[in-house]
Amino acid sequence: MTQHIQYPESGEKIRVVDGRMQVPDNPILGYVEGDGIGPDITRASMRIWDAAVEKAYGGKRKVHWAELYMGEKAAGLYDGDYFPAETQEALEDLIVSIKGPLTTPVGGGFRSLNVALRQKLDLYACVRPVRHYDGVPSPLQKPEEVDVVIFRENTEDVYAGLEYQSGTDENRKLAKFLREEMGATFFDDAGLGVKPISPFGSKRLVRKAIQYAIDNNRESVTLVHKGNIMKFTEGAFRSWGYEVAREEFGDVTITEDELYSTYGGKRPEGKIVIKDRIADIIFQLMLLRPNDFDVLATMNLNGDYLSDACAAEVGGIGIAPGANMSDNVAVFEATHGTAPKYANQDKVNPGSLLFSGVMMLEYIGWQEAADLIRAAYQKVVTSRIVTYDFARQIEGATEVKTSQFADAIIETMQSGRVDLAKYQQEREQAIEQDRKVRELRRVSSPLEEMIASGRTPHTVGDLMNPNPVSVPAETSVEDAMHLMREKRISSVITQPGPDGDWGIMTQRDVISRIVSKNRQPSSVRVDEVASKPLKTVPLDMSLHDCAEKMASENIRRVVVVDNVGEPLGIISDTDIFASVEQFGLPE
Ligand SMILES: NC(=O)C1=CN([C@@H]2O[C@H](COP(=O)(O)OP(=O)(O)OC[C@H]3O[C@@H](n4cnc5c(N)ncnc54)[C@H](OP(=O)(O)O)[C@@H]3O)[C@@H](O)[C@H]2O)C=CC1
Ligand SMILES: O=C(O)CCC(=O)C(=O)O
Ligand SMILES: [Mg+2]
Repeated sequence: MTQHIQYPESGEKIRVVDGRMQVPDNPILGYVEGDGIGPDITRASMRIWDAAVEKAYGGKRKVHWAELYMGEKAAGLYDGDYFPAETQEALEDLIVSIKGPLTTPVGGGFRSLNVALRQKLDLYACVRPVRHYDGVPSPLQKPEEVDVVIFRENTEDVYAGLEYQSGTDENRKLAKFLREEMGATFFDDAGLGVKPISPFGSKRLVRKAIQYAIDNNRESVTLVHKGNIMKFTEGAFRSWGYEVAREEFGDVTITEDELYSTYGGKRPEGKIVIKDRIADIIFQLMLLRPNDFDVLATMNLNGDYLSDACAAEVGGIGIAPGANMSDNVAVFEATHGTAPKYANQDKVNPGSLLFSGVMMLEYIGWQEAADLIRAAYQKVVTSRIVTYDFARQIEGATEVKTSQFADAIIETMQSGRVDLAKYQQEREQAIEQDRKVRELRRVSSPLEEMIASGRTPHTVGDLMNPNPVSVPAETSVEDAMHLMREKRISSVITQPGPDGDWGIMTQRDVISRIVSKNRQPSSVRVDEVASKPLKTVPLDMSLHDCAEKMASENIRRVVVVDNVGEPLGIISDTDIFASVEQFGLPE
């Protein structure tokens, strides 16, 4: 018996059987319209979702909406209760729901309903994809390079509510314990907060992020942390993250160190690279080199900051969607808040909630409806029909109200003006192209890649110049010289001749064995001039050991080989010199 919630009679509930979601063609989905701008964006978005489903499935499928209550509307209906028990029960019962933003008072008053929702339903992963749509204004030169999915831990960290207000008995008790039992020092009357980060909470979040990367063919998962400062919370998150990757996904993941030390910067097909970045630098990197990142996994506070900052790169929080997920229940929601100054003005961008709904349609397997909205959105925005937030950044834009923006998308879908296949194909091509650019950069300039990514080189694999140029043994010295000049390289590797050995011919060999001896370059084969056998090192040799070898054997370059002796790259004294100049002595 419910007080105010009524499920539509014509709909059926989604069920989870043996851990798998079963979605009927007439599912009941819950919605909470939210406070402030919530009702405006919910109304507009619902019209779009319904129209897309109708268009995609011709009436065979339909969402049956059940209104659920939280926030101010709930308080009005349930005698001051902002988060009624029956809402929580319905969210769990319906399995999939969507909500608008909810107000949280600052510095006092009740604690966040959004946080309470996540904790009570144990929606431990906040998933926030950030990608760019053509025509959306951005402060970046290449916003199309932003395509990340943030996995934010949603139940722990300083959001756990373990805070003790200055001047209270609880605060004094904790302060006394910390000072007397733990030897801690801090100023008198400091407000105190506790930051719990557990192996359980960290590992399940990272597990979900890696699984997402696998399911969606993503290249990397980056653990974002401030583990240099908060060693036993954020630093531990990082360690636990690598542990999950190694122990549970060892066959499909490699670390970033292995990417260089074993694979020379070329990601093996099907492997996901697990890397980590310190939280402050990730904000810079997401601005300067966003296409280095795919999936970001981080803790609650970092994830909160990072998701708004990344959203700004692709048009702002008016467009950034999200979902709160457990292993069964999902509550989709906009990234932004209630923007109270715009409440009930039919003014703001519905994009954030709209795309949260697109994620929801994908989640229940209604991909065609989701794609239809994306493609129609793209068309409307490129024709510069936008809400106020984009209009103020786009010259010549037509500024429309929230409801008019929804009309434009619906009209575009219904008129059949979207070419879904073309849209999907162009997107796939763009992703593929992006990958190629990334790999090329990684392998063509390893030192610059290290500097830009904030990593420090340790091994020969980190610094070597991969893809060494090699020529057949019978090539004439003259042809090899042309090639060296054209490619601006000072040596070529010579492929095995009759003796079966690889060799190397350098500029210096040409001078000392050809020019100074008055021999014609056109009549001498490279393998007659090449130095053999090759001086080689393995990929994982430390830079220090490599420098020692070069010094003791008086050589300027060595060839990096794989475990069967095939050349993989070349590392020279110039590379090591540049690395020491930049990063200091290798360990
Ligand atoms: N999950 C949730 O329910 C969340 C709730 N909140 C709560 O919301 C309340 C207000 O928080 P506040 O910090 O002001 O953040 P908001 O996200 O509500 O708004 C900040 C600014 O972002 C822009 N903005 C937000 N939404 C839109 C939109 N749909 N379209 C276009 N622009 C948008 C507006 O910018 P401009 O002024 O430049 O036009 C707005 O003034 C607080 O109580 C907070 O706790 C906050 C975040 C998430
Ligand atoms: O709960 C709130 O009021 C703020 C939540 C928030 O900022 C977020 O979910 O990103
Ligand atoms: Mg936030």
